[in-house]
Amino acid sequence: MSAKNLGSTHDWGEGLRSAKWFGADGKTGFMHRSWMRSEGLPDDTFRGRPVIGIANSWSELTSCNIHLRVLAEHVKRGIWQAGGVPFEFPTTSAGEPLVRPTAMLLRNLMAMDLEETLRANPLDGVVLLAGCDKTTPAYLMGAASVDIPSLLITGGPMLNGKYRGGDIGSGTSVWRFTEAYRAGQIDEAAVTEAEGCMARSQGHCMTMGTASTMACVSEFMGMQLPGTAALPANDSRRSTAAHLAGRRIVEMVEEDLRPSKILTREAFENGVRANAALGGSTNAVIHLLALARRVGVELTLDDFDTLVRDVPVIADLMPSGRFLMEDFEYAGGTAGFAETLGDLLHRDTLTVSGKTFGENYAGAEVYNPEVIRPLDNPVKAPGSGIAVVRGNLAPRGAVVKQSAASEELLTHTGRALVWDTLDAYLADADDPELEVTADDILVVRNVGPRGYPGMPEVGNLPLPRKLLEAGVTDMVRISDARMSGTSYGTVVLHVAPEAAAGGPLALVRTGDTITLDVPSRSLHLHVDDAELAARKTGWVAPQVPGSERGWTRLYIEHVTQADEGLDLDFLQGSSGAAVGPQAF
Ligand SMILES: CC[C@@](C)(O)[C@@H](O)C(=O)O
Repeated sequence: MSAKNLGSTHDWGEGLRSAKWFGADGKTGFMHRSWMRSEGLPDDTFRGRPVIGIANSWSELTSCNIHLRVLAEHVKRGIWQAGGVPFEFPTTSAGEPLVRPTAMLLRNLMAMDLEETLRANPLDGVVLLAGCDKTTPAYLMGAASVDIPSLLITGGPMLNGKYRGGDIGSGTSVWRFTEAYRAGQIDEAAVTEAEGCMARSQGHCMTMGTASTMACVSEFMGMQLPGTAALPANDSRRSTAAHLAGRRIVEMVEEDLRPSKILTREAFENGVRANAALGGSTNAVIHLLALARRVGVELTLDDFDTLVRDVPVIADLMPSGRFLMEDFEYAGGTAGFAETLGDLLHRDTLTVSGKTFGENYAGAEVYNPEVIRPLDNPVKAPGSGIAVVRGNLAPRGAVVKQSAASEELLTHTGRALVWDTLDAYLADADDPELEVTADDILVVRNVGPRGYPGMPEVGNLPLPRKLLEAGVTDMVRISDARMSGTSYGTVVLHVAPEAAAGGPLALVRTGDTITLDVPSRSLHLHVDDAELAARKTGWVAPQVPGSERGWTRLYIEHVTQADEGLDLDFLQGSSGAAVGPQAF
């Protein structure tokens, strides 16, 4: 398609979406072209060159993404070099450590922001710059619902935390330091010192938390260039990767290589199985379930259990292991890891490099088998990944991260101690008079998608102080919340339906007996159906703070449950890139 322009003939680029803008006739074309000249672009800039957006989630409020502002410059160099035209644009961002009540409340807003910006503008392709937990899935979801050629670059992990001669890791060491402080084992000065030692460079968490999990998993699903997800943020090879990504996206436009061609069922199976082998975050369950529904791929909660029964944990990384992302990268990184898994992953899936998964990693080596373990010497045996438990307490399922739990608590019967809110639990947790033993089961509810709202990462409830002081390090905890990818403990998460939606979790009472039996995948409340039905008659949905108006109201009215990925019901699916002509 070549649009003839007012009084002249130019080739605006066969099939380029942007040509509908810049190749348009009459005043429409004049308007679109002329205003771009104010950015100093010569008149022939848009003739046949792919126009590439650079979606940037940098923000000084998202500390883990702040360096993306500079990384975008490297992407631009590659785009110009390959004959494209780059346009960088900001979107909503969401930094896990700061955003309240939880960054999860903004993931869908960010995805919607990106989707609408992509569709509304003359873009033939997009490079997605993300990093912190929610920013990566948000961008993949938004791009999937427009389906123009899209290439993700995550910002890379921080350098290892260094504290008094040893390594400390984001999140994981926070829980250790704060529990040690609450148990009176260390003083305030030590905690303050650790705060400075943990986050000592640009980049996202360098444990196998949610950010590193989503970075690696999105690479293994084909949306990032091979061998890039684990490159430290400050490593110049990441700048080179950004430059190469700029070049590659221009080729992807010419090849019409769109997310729908890459995010297939097999790609999701690779993501789910790679997550298990990484000892990755339970939050990947929520994000991949949501992403699958954007591209129309069948993916269920049970897949995260049944698909990983033969997959061992081979990445020896915190919280399930000992090392951090720098160690992982220098041990061989995502390439060495992928090659080690061999046929446990689909090797014929297409990726943004234009090559298949297998071609991307063929011959990659592992330089430190302590960190990236061989299959015959795993960190955790096959089947120690995510377990999906069901029963009368969680009819639509709940998840347990076995690789981060205490073996002896995976089968446990105990007395339930129940709190309706997180604040109520936290107020009691430090009470020396709290009547609790290590065999009890802590239940906190109304911390789910609607209840909190936003399903915060609070499922790894801090243990009661008196038990901590007695040396207790783990006990069974149940909630309709999420947990940090960097957390550990025998924690039952994502109980669905959530309490605030009237799920059975809303009906549990202190003193009831609960049995968690992970080997047989069951979570049972020893209360009969008649009694539960009687309790339900008295149940009233909790009043959720801020639900009267605004985004929070829209969110609560449309958010789906944990076994569907917490997307908004009207955002699921894709509407493609078509957009009406601009009416001047
Ligand atoms: C505080 C933020 C973390 C570390 O919990 C989150 O990034 C995660 O990995 O889930």
